Order: sequence, then structure tokens, then C-alpha cells
Amino acid sequence: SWGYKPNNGPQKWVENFPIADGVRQSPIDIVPGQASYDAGLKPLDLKYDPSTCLDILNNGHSVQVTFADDTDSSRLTDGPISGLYRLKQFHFHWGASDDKGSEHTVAGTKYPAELHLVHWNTKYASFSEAASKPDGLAVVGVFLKIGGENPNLQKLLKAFDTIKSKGKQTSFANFDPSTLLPGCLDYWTYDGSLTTPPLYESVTWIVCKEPITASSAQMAKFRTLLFSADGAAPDCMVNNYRPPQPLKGRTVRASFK
Ligand SMILES: NS(=O)(=O)c1ccc(B(O)O)cc1
Ligand SMILES: [Zn+2]
Repeated sequence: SWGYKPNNGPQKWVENFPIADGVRQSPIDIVPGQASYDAGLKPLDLKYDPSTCLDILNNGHSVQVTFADDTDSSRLTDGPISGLYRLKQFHFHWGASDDKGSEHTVAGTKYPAELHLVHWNTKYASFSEAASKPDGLAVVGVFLKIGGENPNLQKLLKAFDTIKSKGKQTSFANFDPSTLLPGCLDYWTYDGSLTTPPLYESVTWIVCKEPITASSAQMAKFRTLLFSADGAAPDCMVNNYRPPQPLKGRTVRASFK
């Protein structure tokens, strides 16, 4: 099935997922000088309840932390969206080295990694129903840059040893994803898609201007995860990012001057 190698990677996804060549695909290169400041954009209102954190999983494409989404206790409101979107999961994309790994780029600059916090519109009954609707999802993207060790990543990284290979998951409780948000929540926003198959054009993207940090050693820990299942030839989980896609006339708005 799909992956990130030459024979099953982003250049091949269109064969099984023709929307890969659609009009609102993600990620994109964000060019700050071409973004339109919109004074009507509200500040993001993110409220997360650590008790909704359920487990951490290696799904063969990324490492994902999943949340209970049967109540509104972990949710996103305001920002560019209307209504209330519930947090479903967060995951990351990263490179084989510190010079690449993010999906969105900023004036061509690649960050070593990118965090995605995935929320679904509660006007729909479930994540699955929302995932294919044009206003179904809102994903908050946060860049990671190399700096000092980030203590808020340690709890996550410690769990990696138990979910090294594809299909492994373990319980993961009381994690507060707001500890992974930057201090400043200035953002760019545009209409886009899932960045992996099925590539649904259902995402309001909200990309934070300010990165968070991770040390080079912490980034190396991400690279100890495997795409491969237990017992198969070990295949390092690295470069699990889709490159920027054509803007096709879309406008990127900025919440800041
Ligand atoms: N990488 S992403 O945040 O666009 C994303 C989120 C969810 C799913 B999915 O649930 O299939 C795929 C990609
Ligand atoms: Zn993602």
C-alpha cells in the first residue's frame, strides 16, 4: 500500500487517489509576503483536557496520540473556523536528517518536523463522517526547529521504545497537547486537504508561525521508529512527509501583520 518510498510514495499516490491532483491539496509552500492579513480572523481558542488522552500508536506512517472525542472537552473554536471542532489525534512528520521533514514550508524553508493536531467539525456525527466534507476538519500545524531539549516531548519519546514497529500501540494517559503549542498563536490559514491518502479536500489548515523546539537528539529518537512490522526487515520511519503542492489560485490568509 501507499508509503513514502519511490515505488509507493507521493509521486505515485495519484494512481489510486486521483484527488492527489485536485484543486485544494496540501501541504503548500507558505510565502509570508504573499499572504493576506485578515483583521477579521479571530485568535485561536484551543482547550484540551489531558484526561481525554487515550493511547499512542505506530500506524506504519507516523506516531499518533489518540483522544476520546465523545465530549467537547478537547476542542478548537474561533480562529478561522465557525462552530466547534473536537480533537481526534495528533501526529508528526519528520525527515532522515535535521534539514528536512516538515510538510508545509515557509518561503521554501523546510523544518526538521511538523506536528499536526487533527480536529473534526461537530456539525457532523463523527470524525469518519466529517473527514470527507469540505468543512469537516481543522488541522493545527506546528513546526519543530532544532534547539534546546524540549521537556514536553520527553513523555512522548519515552513511549517510542514500546511502539517501535507498525501496529504497536500502548496506553498513554494524561498528556496535555497544549504543552506542544508555541507561546504565540499567530497563524496562516488556507483551504486544503489531508496530506496522506485518502487526501480528502476537507481540511481548514491553521499553520502556526512560531515553531517549537526539539533537540537534535530528540529528533534522532523519532528516527528510531519503524515503518515495518515486528519480524519484517527493519525499515526506519523517516521522510514521512509529502512535498508542497500547487496553490492553484488559493489565498493564504495571515492572522497577524
Ligand atoms: N497529515 S494530516 O493531518 O493531513 C492527516 C490527518 C488525518 C488523516 B486520516 O485520518 O486518514 C490523514 C492525514
Ligand atoms: Zn499530518
